[in-house]
Amino acid sequence: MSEAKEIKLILEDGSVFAGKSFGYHGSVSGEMVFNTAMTGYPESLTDPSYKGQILVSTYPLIGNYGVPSKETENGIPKFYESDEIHIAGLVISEYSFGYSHWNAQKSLGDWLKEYKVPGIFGIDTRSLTQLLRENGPMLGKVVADDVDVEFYNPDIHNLAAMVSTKEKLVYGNGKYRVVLLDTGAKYNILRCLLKRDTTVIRVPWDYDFTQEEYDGIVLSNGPGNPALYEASVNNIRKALQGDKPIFGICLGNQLMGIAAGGSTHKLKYGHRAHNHPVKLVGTDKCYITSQNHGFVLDTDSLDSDWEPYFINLNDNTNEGIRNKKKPFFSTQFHPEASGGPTDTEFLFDNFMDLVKERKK
Ligand SMILES: NC(=O)CC[C@H](N)C(=O)O
Repeated sequence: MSEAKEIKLILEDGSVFAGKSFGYHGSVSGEMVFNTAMTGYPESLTDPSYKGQILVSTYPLIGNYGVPSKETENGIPKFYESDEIHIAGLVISEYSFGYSHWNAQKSLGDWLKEYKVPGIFGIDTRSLTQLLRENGPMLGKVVADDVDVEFYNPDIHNLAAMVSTKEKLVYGNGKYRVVLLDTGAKYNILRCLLKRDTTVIRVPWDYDFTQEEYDGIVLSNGPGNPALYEASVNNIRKALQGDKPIFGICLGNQLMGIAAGGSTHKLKYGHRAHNHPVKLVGTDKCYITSQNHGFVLDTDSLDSDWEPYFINLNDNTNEGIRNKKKPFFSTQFHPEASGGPTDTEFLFDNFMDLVKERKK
């Protein structure tokens, strides 16, 4: 489109990619990450785990199905993973100005403008992704109209505090009371719980949930560096003294691991896709999973009551842990998916079975 304005992507190593603007025309900085999924941009862009990150989509054509309606169900949007766009910027190859989908309400570009998030197209996302894979974690900035901004490193900020609920919220009125520790929870975790006869008590990242009345705890996904969330870890440690079932997802896996004596490190390049194969340890069973993480748990450092639950078949990194004696388990991948394959949603049933067993 000839009327699209020029906009630049500048990386920490000095590389410059010239493109055109299709979202909010402004400058922004963040950590560069790439996702290889072919679909699911409404879900990815609203995933709070992307806070502080400029997302590169390797799938070449983006925007062709627009973005869905804001319709709600049980007090939360039906088609989004949170109430806003969390990525700092979006980098793509080809933008589809036309869009068509039964549920489309507006274009991707208009949606980005609404939330003041820049979008840049016309980028060689193949060479950009190769660069990010070879160099490891890298900061970047989108520069519009030569308005320069400082590089921003999200890993030194408490991003969970920014995206978490600020107050306790209760959803549903099912039989089983589940605490959802919200360090940046995706709404599909809530949906997956609510359809399983639960009342969900969603609490802030630093809330002492152990004083609540509950039958089980879910530790959500979330943005940033897991080593920074001491208040969450302290409360999880308290819960580990008890025996109410705990299910951690993504950041929840990392925080449960840290509470169990473990540590985390940053991957050379993160797992962001809908097709990561994981193996259930001790079996030959493999599942295709949805993932979005840059950090990973070091299982060697865990105390001896814990064991690896799943491992990633691409790079052998940890994909979950479980306690040998108590009903505690977690996954690095996303069993709630959205967008992504729903192959591992059965883990919510496994969690609920543990909850029900104890409530009898
Ligand atoms: N999706 C998540 O929960 C991500 C966890 C953490 N912020 C990471 O990047 O590893």
